[in-house]
Amino acid sequence: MGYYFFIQNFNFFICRQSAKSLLSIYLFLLLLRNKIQTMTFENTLEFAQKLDAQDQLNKYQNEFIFPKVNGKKVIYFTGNSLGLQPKRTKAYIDEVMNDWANLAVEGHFYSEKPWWDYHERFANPLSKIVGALPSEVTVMNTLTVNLHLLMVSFYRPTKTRYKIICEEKAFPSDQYMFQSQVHFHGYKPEDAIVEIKRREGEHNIRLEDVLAKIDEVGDELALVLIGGVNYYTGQVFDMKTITAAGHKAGAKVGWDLAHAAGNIKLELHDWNVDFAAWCSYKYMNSGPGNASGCFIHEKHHNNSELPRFAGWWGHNKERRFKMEPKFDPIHGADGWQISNLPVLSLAPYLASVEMFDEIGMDVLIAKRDKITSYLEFILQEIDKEVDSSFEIITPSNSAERASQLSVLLHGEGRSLFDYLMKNGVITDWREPNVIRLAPVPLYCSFEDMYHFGQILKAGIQG
Ligand SMILES: Cc1ncc(COP(=O)(O)O)c(C=O)c1O
Ligand SMILES: Nc1c(O)cccc1C(=O)C[C@H](N)C(=O)O
Repeated sequence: MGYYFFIQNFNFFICRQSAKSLLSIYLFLLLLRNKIQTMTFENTLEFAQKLDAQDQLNKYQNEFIFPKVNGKKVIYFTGNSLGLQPKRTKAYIDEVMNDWANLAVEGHFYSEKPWWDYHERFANPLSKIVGALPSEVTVMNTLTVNLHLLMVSFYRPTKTRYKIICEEKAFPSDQYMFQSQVHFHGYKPEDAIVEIKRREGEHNIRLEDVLAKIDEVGDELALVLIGGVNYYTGQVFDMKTITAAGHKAGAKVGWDLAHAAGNIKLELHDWNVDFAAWCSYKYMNSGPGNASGCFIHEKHHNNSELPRFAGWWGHNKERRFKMEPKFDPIHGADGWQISNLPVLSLAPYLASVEMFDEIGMDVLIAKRDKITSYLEFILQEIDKEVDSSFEIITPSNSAERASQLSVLLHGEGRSLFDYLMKNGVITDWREPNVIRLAPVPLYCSFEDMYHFGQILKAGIQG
């Protein structure tokens, strides 16, 4: 932290110097930074505790409920699959339960937080999390359902322009979605779905290959739809550049942000993204299978030509209860709503977005980078100590990764994963042999990283 602060102030000072000396000083500082980063980390309990003492998010650990193994709270690395339960969530659910008990149907309009417009409380905090205007975000349904609904509006294939570009080994739900969408429109998946491949021997997809593929498909390209953060490797895509390239080819561009929302800095409005959707149960800690969020760029809000599947919750809210026959959509992302909302599901999601709003993405991201680098360092140290054979397949470059390191096990395999689970380290296993570790900045500590290293070492040494 102290180091980053120093760099920022130093930049301010040197902006008055000549360009040449500025460049050489900057290069020197970059070299120094790499040296300091590797030199500053130590694989000791005292050092990890020192980092925790400096961490302004440290107190948030106490805001979460951790499962226990052998009476000890677990080291939780699977916030990229299901985030932990925030203690404050229960009060949000109880509030709805009490209003339901005390007011029954009257709760729609007369509870403390009326249910009929409960979702509107998300617009401000959620728009800050994803870098949008408040009118560009809404909450509804679940992730794959929303991506389908958004494809109704934004995948409009024609005889000549019908192809979808996605990443190789996209999350399976996305693959099934693409296949069913192209079938629905009368095309063949093997023709209409174009995957961007990894190069032989490489674990991640190169930006240049994404751009080349967009260029190659060119006039046939209807839609680019990629996971902003790949679920398997944790690779973060350059959404701004890819979105611009998709538009240049005449296509629409959408993003599956399941592993991105609440994890990385998003600027969906400024990047000119057409649409996006995410789930709230991973980094946003809203509970199993819970509601999704959607982004629809403002430029599409007044396009009456855009098809959509409609329902009464997307209808002009002043006139909704007049029960008129003609659909008059709300201008903005709320116009894509269909059903009245499951308020009991939204309650934990609201607890979560309010917590994010309290903290802010910048603070979260600063800790995320530090704790992910510390975990990487610990893994490298253990690798040296035990001479094992595992490999971090997540990009090492900080612009291309966030809160996940995926570790490819060349030797130990599933028995190591089982050992970790038995010893209170919750990770997940993804076939054929990857363990994913997400040191979520809200509730993971540097001390957790140290203890994890020790448990890992014992597990490998047998
Ligand atoms: C990248 C990605 N897309 C889609 C999904 C599916 O989400 P849901 O089951 O909420 O539709 C997930 C996670 O389950 C995911 O990680
Ligand atoms: N939602 C899940 C579930 O109900 C069971 C098991 C896993 C999940 C997940 O969300 C998995 C997650 N999308 C992944 O990245 O693998």
